Amino acid sequence: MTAGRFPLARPRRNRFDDATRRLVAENSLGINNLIWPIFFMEGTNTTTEVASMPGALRVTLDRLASHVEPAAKLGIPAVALFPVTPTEIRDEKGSEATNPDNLMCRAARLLKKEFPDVALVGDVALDPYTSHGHDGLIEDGYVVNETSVGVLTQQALNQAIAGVDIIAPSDMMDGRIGSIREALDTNGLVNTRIMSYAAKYASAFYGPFRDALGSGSLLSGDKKTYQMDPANSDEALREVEMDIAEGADMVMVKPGMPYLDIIRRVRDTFRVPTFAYQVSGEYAMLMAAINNGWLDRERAIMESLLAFRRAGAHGVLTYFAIEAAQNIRATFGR
Ligand SMILES: NCc1[nH]cc(CCC(=O)O)c1CC(=O)O
Ligand SMILES: [Mg+2]
Repeated sequence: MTAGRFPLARPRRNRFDDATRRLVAENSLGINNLIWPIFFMEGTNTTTEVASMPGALRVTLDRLASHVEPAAKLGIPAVALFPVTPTEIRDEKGSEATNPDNLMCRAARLLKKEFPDVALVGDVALDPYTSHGHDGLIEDGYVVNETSVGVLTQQALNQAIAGVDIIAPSDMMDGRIGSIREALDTNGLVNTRIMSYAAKYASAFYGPFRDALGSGSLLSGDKKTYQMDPANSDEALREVEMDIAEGADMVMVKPGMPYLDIIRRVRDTFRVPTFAYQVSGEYAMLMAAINNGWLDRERAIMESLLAFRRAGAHGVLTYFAIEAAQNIRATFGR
């Protein structure tokens, strides 16, 4: 490889200056790759911060439009909606999920009117609505499949009618994508997209999100009978394959950074639009280190997001979406 005392090939030449580094970059993060998850609640004139997610806010519905406005102005293509349901409204069956006037539907109608060009991603799962905090219904101590799918399908239809553009089932029941697709189609909603949380793991990294929604302290037991075992990788491919066959338009891997290997396998195997969720616990970890002065804020955030692109993700759901978009704007759309 080398002749004389100089190596002929020098990978460092392509790293010599910024212009060359930009020319040879294999991946990039753009504003189009961002989805911003947002929390909102009942009441008026109130904003609260999620204790375990510094900088992440919950706003009352009257403040939702001004909350989302920066995302619309920055050109972020989509926001993911997460309603905070008051404990009094929760019940065993998650009945509020199918109420056409629930907080989620009111938020969707409001945002669709204010920002018609921002796609709304609606989380479909019963955990914001159940008194036990599970994503489905419980019979004899077990989260049952088919009965849960029936309610989840109604919930999805309810959201789509209210204006949710992209239905995102995060519940991990078997067969729910096919059931939701059929219900949407038979109700004339053939163009409502489905982004399936296809490979979603039973992860410790959702803790701060459950705090944000108030479902953490309610949760009885764990979600291991429906969310995936972090030990598994081939199983993720089987899950994704089924959801595509049932009509998913886009698939998601969740959590994000500890599961970059899964994102890569899914993207290589199926070549469908693949998304990653940089979840609440990842946000909390980064923010804890940033706020301690242990990590450089901008560099750590942007590197963590670029890694998803390198792993093969088309886009990332991230609580850093606004800040990342501002950073991207500031560096000439790079
Ligand atoms: N089904 C609910 C849902 N949708 C998104 C998240 C987690 C998101 C995050 O941690 O940021 C969860 C939590 C869970 O499954 O318990
Ligand atoms: Mg599945």
